[in-house]
Amino acid sequence: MEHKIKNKVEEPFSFKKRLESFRYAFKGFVWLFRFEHNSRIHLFSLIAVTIAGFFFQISKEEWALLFIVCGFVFAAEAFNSSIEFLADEVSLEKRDKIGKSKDLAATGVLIAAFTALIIGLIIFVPKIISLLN
Ligand SMILES: Nc1ncnc2c1ncn2[C@@H]1O[C@H](COP(=O)(O)OP(=O)(O)OP(=O)(O)O)[C@@H](O)[C@H]1O
Repeated sequence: MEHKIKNKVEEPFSFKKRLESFRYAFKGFVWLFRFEHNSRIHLFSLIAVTIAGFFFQISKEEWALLFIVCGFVFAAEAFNSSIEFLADEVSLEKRDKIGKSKDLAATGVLIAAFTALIIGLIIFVPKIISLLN
């Protein structure tokens, strides 16, 4: 194991290896939407928000803010799933620290989703109100 870590440090830069990393990351992307049903809800929200963005012709800054928070939600969801897989590999028995670890990972997703919701409300609520008036 130590030998493997040492080799990784001394490994020369390789474009082929970097491309391979992209391939693994893309595999993770597929897992995310296949097994994490929350991600499908987030994807649906992203599509809805994008349509709303075009409809209300939001500014460049508002687009940037929206994509930052949406990216944050998907990244949190990916880390959450990763922790869940790893925790289940360690033990499927009820264990206090595994429970805490999973709860914290889920809290991370909740924080990201709540932040995205607040940003969405700040951007769209005034536009919806002025449309209705
Ligand atoms: N091995 C365990 N030991 C103790 N508590 C656990 C364990 N596995 C799950 N839990 C508890 O059950 C909760 C749900 O865990 P689970 O792995 O089923 O996630 P999930 O329902 O798939 O979550 P999500 O819907 O976010 O994907 C955890 O947050 C934790 O509180």
